[in-house]
Amino acid sequence: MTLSTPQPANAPPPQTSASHGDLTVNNVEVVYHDIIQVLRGVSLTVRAGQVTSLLGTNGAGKTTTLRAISGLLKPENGKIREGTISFDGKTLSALNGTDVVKSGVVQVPEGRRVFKHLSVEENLRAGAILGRGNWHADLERIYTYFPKLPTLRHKQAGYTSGGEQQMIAIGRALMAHPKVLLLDEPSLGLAPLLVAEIFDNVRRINREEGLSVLVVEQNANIALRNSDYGYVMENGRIVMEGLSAQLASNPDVKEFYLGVTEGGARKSFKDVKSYKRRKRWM
Ligand SMILES: Nc1ncnc2c1ncn2[C@@H]1O[C@H](COP(=O)(O)OP(=O)(O)OP(=O)(O)O)[C@@H](O)[C@H]1O
Repeated sequence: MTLSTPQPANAPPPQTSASHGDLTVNNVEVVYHDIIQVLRGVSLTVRAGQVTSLLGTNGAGKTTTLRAISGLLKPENGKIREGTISFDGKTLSALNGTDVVKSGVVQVPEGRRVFKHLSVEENLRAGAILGRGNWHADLERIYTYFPKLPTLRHKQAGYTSGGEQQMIAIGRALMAHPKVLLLDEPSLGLAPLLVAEIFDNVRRINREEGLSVLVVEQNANIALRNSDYGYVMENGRIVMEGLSAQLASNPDVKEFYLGVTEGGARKSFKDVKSYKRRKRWM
């Protein structure tokens, strides 16, 4: 596995070409209902074998970016107007959701969306839609990552807790043998301890299986602690990127996303220094 060249936290997008197993989003513009432009030239790379985080406040366009990658814009009446998305040399932007899954890119949706009337184990088996591998062995593999799940295997998923539902949803996605996992706000509505447990599990799967992960989060703290590289999005644009450790120590990110203020009220990210510096390069 090759790690990307370290970038200063506020550097312009790297111009390096994609390597084997990378997922690249190149200058993508998305509109809903033909008129509402939400993404305005988004470029990012999910490096093979790495965890990449995409941060931003409400409405920045993070979920729309995931939908563009996973071929799920159409049901929302959205489309990619410009730009391309490719994975491992294959263009994803023209594919529907099923074909994106077949190519190895699988999204865990926001809000869990488990099949509430099915048991936990039936939910997991529903993820084996591609028929790859042996589902018995796959279930055992998932149970090792999420040791709570086997104790709940016959329970109706609708009666499990929010954290357990998040684990079921991730486990279900893993049954499809993804090469890239897309996670939409796994921390949403969960207690801090559970969030930490879920991120630990994701990190472990990433390390042990070499699975690439793109995680969308408003909780910058946990996302930066558990990722290799990060992007900050605002108003449909990437406004900052860098190694996660560098972003976490960047004063603007600290102030705006990590809640570390130096004696004053929070500002808009637009007002902070790096955003202005970054804008000069665009
Ligand atoms: N189906 C849709 N039709 C029209 N506009 C939409 C649709 N989905 C999202 N939008 C708009 O696109 C913008 C970006 O939304 P998106 O959900 O991608 O942002 P986000 O960064 O994921 O925010 P959040 O964390 O609140 O989900 C918002 O202004 C939203 O109202």
